[in-house]
Amino acid sequence: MKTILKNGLVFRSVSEGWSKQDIVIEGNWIVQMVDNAPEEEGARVIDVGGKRVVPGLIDMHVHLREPGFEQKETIETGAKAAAKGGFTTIAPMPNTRPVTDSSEIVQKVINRAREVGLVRVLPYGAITVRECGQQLTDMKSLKQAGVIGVTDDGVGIQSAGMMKEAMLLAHELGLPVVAHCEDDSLAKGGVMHDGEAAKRFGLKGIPSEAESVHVARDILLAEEIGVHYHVCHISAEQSVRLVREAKARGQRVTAEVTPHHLLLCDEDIPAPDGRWKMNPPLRSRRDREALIAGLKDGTIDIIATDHAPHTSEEKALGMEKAPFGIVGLETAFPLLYTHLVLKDGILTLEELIDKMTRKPAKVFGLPYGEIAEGKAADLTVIDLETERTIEPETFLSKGKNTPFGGWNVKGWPVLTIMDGRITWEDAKPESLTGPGKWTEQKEDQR
Ligand SMILES: NC(=O)N[C@@H](CC(=O)O)C(=O)O
Ligand SMILES: [Zn+2]
Ligand SMILES: [Zn+2]
Repeated sequence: MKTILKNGLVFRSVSEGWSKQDIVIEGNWIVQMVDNAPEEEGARVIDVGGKRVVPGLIDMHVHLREPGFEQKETIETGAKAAAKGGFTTIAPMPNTRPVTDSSEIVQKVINRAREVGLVRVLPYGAITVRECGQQLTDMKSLKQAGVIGVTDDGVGIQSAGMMKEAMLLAHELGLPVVAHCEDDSLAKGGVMHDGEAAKRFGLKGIPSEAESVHVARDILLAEEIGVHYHVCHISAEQSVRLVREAKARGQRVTAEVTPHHLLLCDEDIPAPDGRWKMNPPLRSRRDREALIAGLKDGTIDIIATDHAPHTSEEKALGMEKAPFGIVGLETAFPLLYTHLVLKDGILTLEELIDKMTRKPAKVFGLPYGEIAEGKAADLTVIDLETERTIEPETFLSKGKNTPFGGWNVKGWPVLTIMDGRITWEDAKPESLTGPGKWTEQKEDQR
């Protein structure tokens, strides 16, 4: 069936901006982009009434928890959360149980995600067996099964020798090495950033060097080898500096930053509450400023949520005992739009979209992230006007663990289309234009 997305303000690129165009979708594809598409018999018409139409958002760092931790999240609940957040492509981390360290688990994740069908799921495979840091996985078979990169996210690779072996093998296979940078001998069981706030709460700190020492080590190792090296959830000023220098030398290093590290620092933590606990921790104001500068100048390539759902019981254990991690899929875009674009003017709307669509696709060599004829119909319609309060109890994710509950933000995704199919539509009709028409169209679909 043909679908015509009418009257959208369509994102072209950072330099070209927006154009008022209709998008004609047939099957999985965008087949035509025209000024005024004629309404055809049998075609479904969705009038988005001047709202923004952007490429489906891409999140290269999420945790879906299946297999093994289905009480925290499943592929289905994570996919629903992703679609609601405007995402059409996500890359889940391998720290499941069993760990995604074999082609069988990769296949299972891919098959389950296909059954669910709400978001494109591109899994990572582990670097070491069970993420134990002792023995390399069979990366060749992981690649054949469909992984887009290798990582031991959740833990750092402690041995430089092991990291070097991993890089050599990954390079040979053309896989990026995606690194959770954390030196255990420096992190030493800390629970939040090693700064004033940790002192105030009397809690053990994780110093910035726990991250940056690994970034430095890995950049040196990767320089020789030439592998694509990607830094996960970068959080410290020194790490940003190291990536900037490596890029200036022409090295193939990329980095991602999370919405929470861009918007919060350790001074914002009101109490030693588990909802504020994540790895890496919220660092100092100065680190946060360095992340913003790094994102702005392109040192940090992309934004990724590190969506890390946990149960409420686990997070209620407080800063000392709760597991690390917060959810992010359902709040990323409105939070960043409201704060980085509207309030602080740090990024333009176009730059923000670029860092959540075209750039991640480019960094990982994926054929998504742009709206054009012949591309997959991955589209997100965003309402920039309506302000709403973040209410964790309404999340589709099983994880309600966020420090952003109660924040009032704008920029909510109201319609998500992945591969030509509607994967999320806002229940509140006033947020889509022409409520009558919209409702009729929805009725037709049934
Ligand atoms: N970020 C987190 O705080 N937690 C992640 C692990 C990780 O991303 O390192 C998790 O799996 O819960
Ligand atoms: Zn990590
Ligand atoms: Zn993670």
